Amino acid sequence: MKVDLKILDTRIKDQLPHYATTGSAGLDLRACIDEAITLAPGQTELIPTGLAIHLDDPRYAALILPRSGLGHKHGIVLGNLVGLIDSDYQGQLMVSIWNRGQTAFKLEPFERMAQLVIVPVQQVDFNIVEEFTESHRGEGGFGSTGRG
Ligand SMILES: O=c1ccn([C@H]2C[C@H](O)[C@@H](COP(=O)(O)OP(=O)(O)OP(=O)(O)O)O2)c(=O)[nH]1
Ligand SMILES: [Mg+2]
Repeated sequence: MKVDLKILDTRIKDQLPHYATTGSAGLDLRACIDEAITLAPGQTELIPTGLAIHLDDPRYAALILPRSGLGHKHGIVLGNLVGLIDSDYQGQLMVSIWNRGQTAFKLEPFERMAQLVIVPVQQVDFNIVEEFTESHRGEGGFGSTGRG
């Protein structure tokens, strides 16, 4: 599948997102910033990527997810937990970087900070009903099947 990509900042043109291995699901997004940004514990900053995509098809969306190494080792995750990119969004991809850790983190210019995953989406119409066709689970949830 081809996705239209706009390079908004030419400094990123030689470091475009790509699949690092043949089986990769994520495309790493880099911090398109002029100088390093030090995030204090608890601090959140909206970081530009220098890129825009236009999926142009409501059957797809893109998710921005944390990188596991940064998240686990350095507490660098996303201020919105997950970023959802609509198929009609044409603006710059922005990453809300949150230092949820207890030590300062220095984000370097053009460092890989998060990852983009393209996912299928099913838009639906609602069928308004009074009763659902009974299911095995019914209304049970939140641990109704037990813990272990
Ligand atoms: O991490 C993110 C999340 C969103 N977006 C962009 C793409 C998305 O299509 C748009 C709107 O996102 P969302 O619908 O999640 O935010 P909202 O607060 O509901 O804003 P809006 O009123 O513009 O829909 O913002 C990003 O660039 N990065
Ligand atoms: Mg919205």
